Amino acid sequence: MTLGERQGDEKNDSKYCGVETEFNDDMPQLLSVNIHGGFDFVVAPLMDPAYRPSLLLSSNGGSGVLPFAGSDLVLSPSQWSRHVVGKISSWLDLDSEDEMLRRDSEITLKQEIAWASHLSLQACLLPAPKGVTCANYARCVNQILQNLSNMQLWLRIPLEKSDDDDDDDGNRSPNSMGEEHRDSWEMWNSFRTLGEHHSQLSVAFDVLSSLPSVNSLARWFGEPVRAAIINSNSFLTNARGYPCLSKRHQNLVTEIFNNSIQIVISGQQMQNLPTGTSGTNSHNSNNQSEGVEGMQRHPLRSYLDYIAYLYQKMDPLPEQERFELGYRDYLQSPLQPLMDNLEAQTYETFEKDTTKYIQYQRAVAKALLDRVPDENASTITTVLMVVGAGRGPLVRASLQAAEETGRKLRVYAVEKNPNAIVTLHSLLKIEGWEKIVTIVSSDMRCWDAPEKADILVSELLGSFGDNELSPECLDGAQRFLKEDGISIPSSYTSFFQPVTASKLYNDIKSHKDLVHFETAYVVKLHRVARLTSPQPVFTFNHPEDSTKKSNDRYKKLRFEIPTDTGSALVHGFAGYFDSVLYKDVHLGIEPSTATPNMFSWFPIFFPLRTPICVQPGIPLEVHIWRCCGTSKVWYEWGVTSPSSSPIHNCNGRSYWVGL
Ligand SMILES: C[S@@+](CC[C@H](N)C(=O)[O-])C[C@H]1O[C@@H](n2cnc3c(N)ncnc32)[C@H](O)[C@@H]1O
Repeated sequence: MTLGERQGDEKNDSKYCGVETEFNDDMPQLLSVNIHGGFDFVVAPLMDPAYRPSLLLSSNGGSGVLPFAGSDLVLSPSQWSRHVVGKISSWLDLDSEDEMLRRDSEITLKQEIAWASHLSLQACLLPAPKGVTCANYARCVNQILQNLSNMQLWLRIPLEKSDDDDDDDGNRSPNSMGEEHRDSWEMWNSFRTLGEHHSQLSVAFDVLSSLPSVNSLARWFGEPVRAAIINSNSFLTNARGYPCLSKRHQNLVTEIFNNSIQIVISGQQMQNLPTGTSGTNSHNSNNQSEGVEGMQRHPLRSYLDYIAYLYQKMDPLPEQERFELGYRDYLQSPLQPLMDNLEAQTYETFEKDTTKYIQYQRAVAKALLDRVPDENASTITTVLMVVGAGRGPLVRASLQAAEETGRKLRVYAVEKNPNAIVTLHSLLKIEGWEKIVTIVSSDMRCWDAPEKADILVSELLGSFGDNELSPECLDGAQRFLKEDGISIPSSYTSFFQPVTASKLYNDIKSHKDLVHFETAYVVKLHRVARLTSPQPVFTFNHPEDSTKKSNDRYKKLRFEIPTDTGSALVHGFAGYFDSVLYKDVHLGIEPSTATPNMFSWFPIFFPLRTPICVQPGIPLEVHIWRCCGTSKVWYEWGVTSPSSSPIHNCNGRSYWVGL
């Protein structure tokens, strides 16, 4: 039935809500009750829980195999695949000391998954590992994954982390699983590491009544979480007797929706609902909760209604987010606007970003006012050069700034892309700018300017600030900037931030080569966990005191991940930039200061060949170099704490930007 529609987010899987059921050998009946009860799918055992291969063999004299599950014919293939997630028997204990139990578990696991595969189920829910070790379980799952078609395996993990080893009285407090200090993420990390991060292995976490800290929850959103199982006993009861969730649980559910994770409701009906109101839940705006005629209302319906209410309560996706949906977590090679010539489509995308040009216009206006006092406004003509003019939007922004401030301008539009020059010429005619603007078809690094500029305007910035070689280009252009001239931008700084990003890591890994792990990607980060605040890396100032100074850079960064996060896996680093255009006018994508409603830049992602696990309290030390050669510029990066990684992209062997 779906939880509702959210404008612009039609493809979001999280609008489908499931229900965990007990074993029922009448699968059609089970499905009918739950689908009519309002759920989109069931997470149901496929096999009688009493089944044990060893019992079967002994009772059977070791011969033949009895049917261990109902027939595949009881549902249509599409019913199986659309509405059933197989719940693998929860008694399985593949790391048990008891050899018979361990062998029974191995056999059953393989049989159940083979059966689920035969039914073309989309996913199976694997029971949570029972103890502290899970090596044999992980090994068996890994064996299965080697030959599995498209099915996903969801490993069940309770969302549990004790914050301290000791309680207030100094006693070590056992958790729900009877163990002392525990962070269930560690179990997941161990399991998936043993299985080499297989892309078909994901997480279904159990949301319990008490939640770990916000930071500890946040790291899960960089993990491949597919489902969140919320037990009815995690719900509270509102004043009218209906189930509801605590504020923290509500926030978590919103995050779950935003990350396309499906909710599964499990457990028994806990609330004694007020009599006479069984048809409608006070929360539900769509009144979806009407029972189907002649059928009893589903005992978990009021929980489903509440989840639907939370789904429908979310704000619609902003237009920009909707536009960018298709780019989420999609790795793109950064542009090389110096070495390559940009295409019309790329210019068009830039030109739609009005926010960027408004910021430039504000910066130019301020610079003009500083440069020319009011009393000289009608006599002094400011020489402004747009270097890297593209198809002219910065020329337009500069002319508008002149008009707005009443200053006179003479403009040079310098551009090395001959195709953009064609457009510039036609723009000049259309706009009647021929007397004010001179078009120069040249690389700014070798142009012999007829006069010097008061203001040099450029936008040669990449997602990581200097990665499209703005420093090298502007060093070349500085020759024709007056001694006291102004550069817009006047500086830019790159930023680095460690992230968990299992989807990106797996996408890079799928190429099975080194080159992809030593490349930086432009990517609209979505399913990532940002583990701590970004830190500044390299800053470039313009004009630079001495253009002889090298643009090589080296920076060592030390990140402290908040200790209440617990351990976390770092798959790489998100990169951003912030740029001071002029004085207080800035423009950037560093999250804490990002320019609102600007879409010209997605972040950049620097991957690690092997993800690094960072334990609480241990700093993460990263090194990054910007290296300049005669024909290219490149970055090298590596980690030295908590353990050392190789230096990535040595000599720019995999990824570089052409000069
Ligand atoms: C990121 S685009 C910006 C274009 C335009 N200013 C805008 O905002 O749409 C950078 C432009 O600078 C040009 N460019 C890059 N390096 C250059 C150089 N060394 N000399 C002249 N133009 C250059 C590119 O061809 C491209 O048109």
